[in-house]
Amino acid sequence: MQTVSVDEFIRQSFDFIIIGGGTAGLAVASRLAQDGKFTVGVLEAGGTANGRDDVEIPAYFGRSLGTDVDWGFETAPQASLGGRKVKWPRGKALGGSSAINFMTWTRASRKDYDAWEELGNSGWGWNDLLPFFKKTETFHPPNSSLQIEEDIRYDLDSFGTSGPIQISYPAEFSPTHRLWVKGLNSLGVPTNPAHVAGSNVGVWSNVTSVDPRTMTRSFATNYCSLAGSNLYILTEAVVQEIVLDNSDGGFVASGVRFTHKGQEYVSSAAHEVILSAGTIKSPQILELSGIGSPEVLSRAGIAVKVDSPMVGENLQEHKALHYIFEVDPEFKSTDDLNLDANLAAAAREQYDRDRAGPLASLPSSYTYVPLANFIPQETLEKLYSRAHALTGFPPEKKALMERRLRSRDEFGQVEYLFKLGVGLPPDNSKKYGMMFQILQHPFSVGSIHVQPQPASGDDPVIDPGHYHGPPGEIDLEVMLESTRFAHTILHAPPFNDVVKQLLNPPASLFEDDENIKKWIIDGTVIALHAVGTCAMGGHAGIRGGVVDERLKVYGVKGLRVVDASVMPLQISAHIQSTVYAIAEKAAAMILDDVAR
Ligand SMILES: Cc1cc2nc3c(=O)[nH]c(=O)nc-3n(C[C@H](O)[C@H](O)[C@H](O)COP(=O)(O)OP(=O)(O)OC[C@H]3O[C@@H](n4cnc5c(N)ncnc54)[C@H](O)[C@@H]3O)c2cc1C
Repeated sequence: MQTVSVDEFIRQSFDFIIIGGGTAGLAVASRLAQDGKFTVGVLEAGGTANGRDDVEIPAYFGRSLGTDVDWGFETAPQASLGGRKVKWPRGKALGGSSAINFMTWTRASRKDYDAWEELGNSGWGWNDLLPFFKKTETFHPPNSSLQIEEDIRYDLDSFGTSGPIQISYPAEFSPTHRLWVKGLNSLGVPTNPAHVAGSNVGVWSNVTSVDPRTMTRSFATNYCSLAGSNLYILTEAVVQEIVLDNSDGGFVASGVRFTHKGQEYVSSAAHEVILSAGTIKSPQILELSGIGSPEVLSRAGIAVKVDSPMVGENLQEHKALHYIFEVDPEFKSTDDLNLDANLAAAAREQYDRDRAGPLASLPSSYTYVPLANFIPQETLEKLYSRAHALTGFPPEKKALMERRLRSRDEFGQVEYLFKLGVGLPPDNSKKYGMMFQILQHPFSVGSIHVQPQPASGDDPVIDPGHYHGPPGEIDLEVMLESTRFAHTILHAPPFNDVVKQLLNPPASLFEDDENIKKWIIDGTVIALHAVGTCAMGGHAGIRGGVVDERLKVYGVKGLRVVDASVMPLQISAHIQSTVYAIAEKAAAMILDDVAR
């Protein structure tokens, strides 16, 4: 992957300029440049992350957080979390968040995508998206002995076979994985034999975005090899504003203003500017360019060019909790390496030599469970009536959210994920494990906007509204019920052979609902899957979103948004494969539109 100097970049005339060389940005840029017809420029705020151990080595996931490849955002104080701020890491490098994410590769349930279409975003249902999911990936099936040993089940036809992102099952599994699967089965959660084929419900061995040939992270920079010398990438280039020209009483995006090492530049695009700065920065860049709610813009002293009230609204994020427990010491985990320098050195040697061993592996014990599996009917009925009574949501969207809540088997509305090792063990003589609980379909909705007094480079104000108001009370109630089920999972035979003792929360907490709620409020973090701040508006148009179904920004010509922010409703999955599919579909639409 080649980057260019700023002089070379500004000398070029571009057909397309992409703001943000992240997950979607590099995918859409490379596809547009692929057949050599167009000159494509990418402006990325960060540098290059390829080749770094903390990026490439699977088991080092998480180590790059807080370094120069992480924007290191945090939320505004959250009233419903006792005034706590929540950390929101996000990738700042070529590859964006795909360079720092945890490499889980899942798809949501068919109905999650069909809901986008039902909102009036034609062409975004499961059947339309499936070819784009496949176009992204090359699936490497597990070898037959591993498949039999670990009872790995999948539907080969649902995977892609020639895309730039290499995906695979881990080559090694801990014996705890089989116990996890059996434990969930014993609670009535079936093994899902086709977990990327349209239903996430059940328990399975998970796929990861790891290239099994090199045992390294496979991420968005892989896309760049599709393009030739007509793809120009400039790093350390921070876009400040989209240049909007007046034309026939409207606005056309003609280029971007950016800074590079303190110097300001402008570059133009003959066809389109494509905004791929992610859910947090894309709305901010629109607002800095004068596209947004007049109220927000005037508070920030920005002249309104396009009155677009939903810019930065509709923020939806998966809320998460983690349980920490002592495990049977016979099970090996990455904590062993953190505690013993000799073991760590041996593991590194094995990885460098054979591309195998503990550094080559990632957690793979996942399950998505429908609420109806564990919440008593009477409680469910109360939740349904609370959802029905909610106000403030557009009726069409609310009806869909209610339907998803009521669904008994189309989605696992809560995800649990098990992993051995906790990073920093509280007591080095013992071994620990962790289970994450992630709420998939949040009712709480928040916003991301420019600072009221914006200065260049300022972080936007992130206010996810965790557990805020009546929608947040529903989320809290579902989290409470899910916490009880988490307790049940941890005690389900034979998985209970793994778990020796619950540490956080302590077992005594489960005796009192109010204590559990307090623990939830104190412990809620995010699953790093923010979406929705430049959503597709569907039937509601500019009153319901920021872009139309072809991802064109309402009220401006020559400008699209292509990244996680366009999802109108949160989905029940880790979202990277969906972001790539969005980028693939966007590239196909853009090429179609330009050819007309
Ligand atoms: C720590 C972490 C772990 C995650 N784990 C998983 C996982 O295991 N599985 C999964 O499916 N999903 C995971 N996700 C989510 C997933 O990776 C992201 O949702 C997805 O990568 C977002 O893609 P995007 O294109 O919308 O944005 P990004 O990939 O974040 O790209 C945005 C790009 O724009 C650049 N940019 C922003 N502002 C500017 C500007 N002003 N000028 C120039 N460039 C700019 C950024 O630097 C970045 O490179 C994780 C996310 C994080 C942060």
